[in-house]
Amino acid sequence: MKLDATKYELLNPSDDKFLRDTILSFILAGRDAISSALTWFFWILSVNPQVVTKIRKEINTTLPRTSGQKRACYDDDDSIEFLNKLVYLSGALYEAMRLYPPVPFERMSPVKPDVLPSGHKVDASMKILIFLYALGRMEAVWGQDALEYKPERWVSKTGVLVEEPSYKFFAFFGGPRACLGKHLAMRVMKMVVVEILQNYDFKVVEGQKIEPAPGPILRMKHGLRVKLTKRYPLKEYKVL
Ligand code: HEM
Repeated sequence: MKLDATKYELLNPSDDKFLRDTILSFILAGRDAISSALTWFFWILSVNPQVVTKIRKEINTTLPRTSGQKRACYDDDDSIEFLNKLVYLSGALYEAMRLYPPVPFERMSPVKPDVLPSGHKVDASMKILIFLYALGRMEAVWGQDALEYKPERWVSKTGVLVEEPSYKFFAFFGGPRACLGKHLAMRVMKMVVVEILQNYDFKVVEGQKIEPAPGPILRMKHGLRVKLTKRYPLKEYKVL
């Protein structure tokens, strides 16, 4: 990995702890948040099969697949462009994270006494909890259909992805401490979804209890068991 250490030098660190902690936070943030997002996403897809059909249609019209075609490696400009064109899939992922934000709450403290837009006075000693899970479900913010899963709300009339302000769609947080990995996370999740939906049919194993586990990451308490079935005979693939 090529690392630009110019700014790191400015911090004049006495040891490499800062760099170690930063790399660790990247690994943890990437792994845990993405796995939470994808687990809820695939569960939502299982109860919204019409969304799966639309995602597959978008993938196939954006990058039609023919028998024996080379599989994407996702390491070139064409692949990145292909992922960027998947507007409906982006909306479907955003919509899942609106209802099931991988980081379900945040804690903040004001640096000095302040007044919130709601009129509440806050002291510097106060800790303010922000419930992203509740925010994503508020009718006042998202409209009367706030509890419904509708990827379409993220697609404009002209077919462009609606980028809601970060303080409204809070899953990646907002302001100077917002998630640094948002675009990487979206890209990784789209790659995973494309590969799974193109190659497999999936069915959630029946009789499971689906409930969130309270914690800093919104995990599924009992995990999610699914059954995958290959969609095409193996001989149709040329795996690189
Ligand atoms: C679905 C995936 C992800 C979600 C929902 C997510 C969400 C968030 C949220 C809510 C925060 C603010 C946390 C806080 O301040 O308490 C955050 C911070 C951060 N995220 Fe992510 N994240 C995701 C993936 C990633 C990935 C893949 C990376 C990098 C590889 C990453 C790197 C970071 C870093 C470095 C911060 C700290 C930023 C700072 O404090 O200045 N995240 N993320």
